[in-house]
Amino acid sequence: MTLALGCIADDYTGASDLANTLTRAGLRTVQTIGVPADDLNLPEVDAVVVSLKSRSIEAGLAVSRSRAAEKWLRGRGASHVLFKICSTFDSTDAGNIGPVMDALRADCGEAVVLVTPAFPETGRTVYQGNLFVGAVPLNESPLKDHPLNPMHDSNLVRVLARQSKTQIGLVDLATLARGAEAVHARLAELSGKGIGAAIIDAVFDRDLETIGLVAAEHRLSVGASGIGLGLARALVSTGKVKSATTSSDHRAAVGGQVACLAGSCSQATLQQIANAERVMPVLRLDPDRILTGANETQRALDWAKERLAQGPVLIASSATPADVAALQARHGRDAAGHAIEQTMADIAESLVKAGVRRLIVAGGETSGAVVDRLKIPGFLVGVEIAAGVPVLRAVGAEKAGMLLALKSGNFGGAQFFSDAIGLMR
Ligand SMILES: Nc1ncnc2c1ncn2[C@@H]1O[C@H](COP(=O)(O)OP(=O)(O)OP(=O)(O)O)[C@@H](O)[C@H]1O
Ligand SMILES: O=C(O)[C@@H](O)C(=O)CO
Repeated sequence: MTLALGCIADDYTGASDLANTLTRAGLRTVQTIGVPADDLNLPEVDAVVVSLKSRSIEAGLAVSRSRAAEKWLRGRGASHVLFKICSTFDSTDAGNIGPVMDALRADCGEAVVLVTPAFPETGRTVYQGNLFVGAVPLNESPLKDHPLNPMHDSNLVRVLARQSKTQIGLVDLATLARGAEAVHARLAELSGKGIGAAIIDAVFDRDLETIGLVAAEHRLSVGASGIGLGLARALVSTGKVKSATTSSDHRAAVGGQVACLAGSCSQATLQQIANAERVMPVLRLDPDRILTGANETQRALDWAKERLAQGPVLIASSATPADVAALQARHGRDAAGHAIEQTMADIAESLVKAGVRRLIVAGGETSGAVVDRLKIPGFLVGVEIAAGVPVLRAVGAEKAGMLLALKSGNFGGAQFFSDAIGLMR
């Protein structure tokens, strides 16, 4: 297998978002969980997205895991590696975007790394280096209340400069509008000044196509699904990849019981849970009981087992920003996040043992904990449920025959859970 594109994603929902985008743009793509074991039987593909759970871990670990993934991808012929980060640039001042970018840049000898989280299809645009979420700057969006990495600065040149050892420049929209040659020239100018990475504005998909053409001539880029779209279109338009048809998934239906788990506390997920309550039973976990050692897992399982035979169920730990802040004040942010993620993983494991074959998980960290516990080594991409959220078919002997959907916290329409169930057969 010779890869046209190698990707490293810093969380599992982000990886499935990117795998979805690449697939829709004509690249045969597989999503792996971590660096694949040698005996994992991967299909012939143009792109591999290696999913890591490295967004919120200690920076040194994020670097070493990303480096191992890069080595594997380059070893399979990937001349370009995209480090997939969140379209809302989720990170702290300590990282992990900057440290991982610096390490991958040093490994491949890239002069200036192109960086953009723009993903216009989901309302993420970048102008003068400032990230907008819909109509508002990042720091005014619901991301200001994120449970793990609240975002308080919309200026990405500043944000990345706080995390990276190199200086950060800007390629603005006016330069981009003049085309690929103008971008190349600007990057050469920045490189001449010793600047090692540049935030690139992008507002429309056509901007991402220009960025993709430039990026495809580099060794490394950093961004969200939008730059993935640009790279995929560039690979197809320059004839490096023959576009594959993205027909719907005609493989056998999986059937079996359906469960949804929500650990995301985003505004979008809270609304989706409220809407799901009208069409399926919803159990709200008590996070304080989880943190104080009460057996919430057993309570959830007893509750679910009484209902699963009648139809889908949803189990949620999700809470409002005020409740999340209060819980974190009582127990600490990391301890609260970790304990709830592990409870979700316990519940998922038992539900699958009890016969659940179709599982929908909301939240990147939550999805990471669940997929790790289920020991699923990779996914093939099926139909799109919502922008950035595909149906995933598990690969690998043990859990083959399961369908999952891993929803990024902020993605999906108001009826996301019913939409997903309707498409997961
Ligand atoms: N009631 C709660 N109080 C405090 N923390 C919670 C609560 N419920 C869930 N959490 C934690 O909040 C974090 C949510 O992160 P997660 O990545 O799963 O969702 P998200 O950030 O909305 O999604 P994404 O990363 O895809 O945007 C997890 O660590 C989860 O365990
Ligand atoms: O880019 C995004 O917003 C998502 O794919 C994601 O990474 C959220 O966790």
